[in-house]
Formats: sequence, structure tokens, C-alpha cells
Amino acid sequence: MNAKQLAAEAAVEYVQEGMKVGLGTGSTAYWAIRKLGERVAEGLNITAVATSRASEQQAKELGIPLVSFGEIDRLDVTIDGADELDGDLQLIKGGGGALLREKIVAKGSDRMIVIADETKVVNTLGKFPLPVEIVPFAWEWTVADLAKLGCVPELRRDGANLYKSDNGNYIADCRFEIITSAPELALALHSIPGVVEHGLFLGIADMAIVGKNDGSLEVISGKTKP
Ligand SMILES: O=C[C@H](O)[C@H](O)[C@H](O)COP(=O)(O)O
Repeated sequence: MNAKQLAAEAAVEYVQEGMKVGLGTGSTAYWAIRKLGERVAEGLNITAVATSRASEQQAKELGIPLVSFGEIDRLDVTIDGADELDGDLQLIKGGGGALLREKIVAKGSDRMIVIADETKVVNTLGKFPLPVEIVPFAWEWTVADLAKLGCVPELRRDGANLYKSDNGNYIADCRFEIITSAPELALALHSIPGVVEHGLFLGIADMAIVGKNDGSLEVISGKTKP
């Protein structure tokens, strides 16, 4: 079993009968959705919402019952991957372009469990270019504002075209190298009008389950949410 699958399957053990579950996005979340599908096939009753079209499609194929956001107020748990995580459970997410839906779903969950292989754990965030979802309108100005924050922003491409998120927005991947204060950066990003959301997840994750290549697991517990 690979390290991502190991972490994902350990996280799925936290899902209990009757729970409302947020399904993350990406190659690690894929394994969690797959395991959940197996448990549903064995008789587990849950309902779920997905954080991307891709995860929605996977859940449908596996027979995981999906509900609309109008039918539920909150979720019990969300299981999702990360591009980077530090010891305080600060995350960079959005490598797969799903950061906005992921943040909405994670913030609406009583518990967010992050799943990752050991390569994602860092001392300081920033090596992975921070994904920032921006509106297409005047994107050139938004990208210029992002650069003023000390990064090198690059608009994500999808072959010959600009990449569009599931929400029809662009993603600027912002290379900072080192993010010295993630909370300050988060505030600065939100002060730019063209920014819809950024991939810094701060004070959102409750625990991380990290799979290692030697087959072991590490659990990182977070601070209690306010
Ligand atoms: O937008 C994508 C998500 O934030 C993913 O959860 C993140 O990029 C990690 O993906 P993966 O598990 O494929 O490394």
C-alpha cells in the first residue's frame, strides 16, 4: 500500500454510521473516497458532499450518496489532502485547483482530517507555490497586486489555455519560497479585490494523518478550534 493510501484509509476509520462527510480532492483524497465507497458497499450509511467535479464523479461511480448543500447545515467530518502542512497544521492547498470548494466544505465541518504522505510535511510553508483563485476580470491587475506581496505569481495553464477552476475562475500559483507569517499573508491576500480565495488553510484542520514509505503512520494533532 502506498503512503497516500495508507493515510487515507486510516482517516476513513473515523467515519461512523450516519455521518455527513466532506470528500476532498486530489490523488490522496482519491484513496479515501475509494475506501469510503467500499464501506458504503458493505452497508455503511453516510451522506456526502464533494469538493470538486472529479470527486463528485468518483463518489457517484462508487455509490456514495451525495446530498446538496441546501439539505444539510454542517458536516461531521471532511477528509482532504494538502500540498504542504506544518507542525501547527497550517496548510497550503489548491494544487488541484479545488481550494475554494475545499475551504467552504472544510469550514463547514466539525472536523477536518488532513491526509498526506510524508513529503508534504514541512517546517515552514512556501516551497510549494501558493494557489490563489482570482476572478478573470482584470486578472492582469490582480496578478500585479499579488507580485507586490513578494511572490512570483504565474497564471496556471491547461495546455494552450488558461486553467479554469470548477467555479470558472483563474488560479495564480504564487511562488514565495518561504512564508514567514501565514496569517499576515492571508489578510493581505484578502485585501486584493480580485482574489476570490487563497490556498492557505489556517486554524481549519484538526488533525493530520501522514503516511510514510516504511508503512508507518504519524498523527499530528492541532490546536482546538476557536
Ligand atoms: O486542489 C487540490 C487540493 O487542495 C488537493 O487536496 C491538494 O492539491 C493535494 O493533492 P494530492 O493529494 O494530489 O497531492
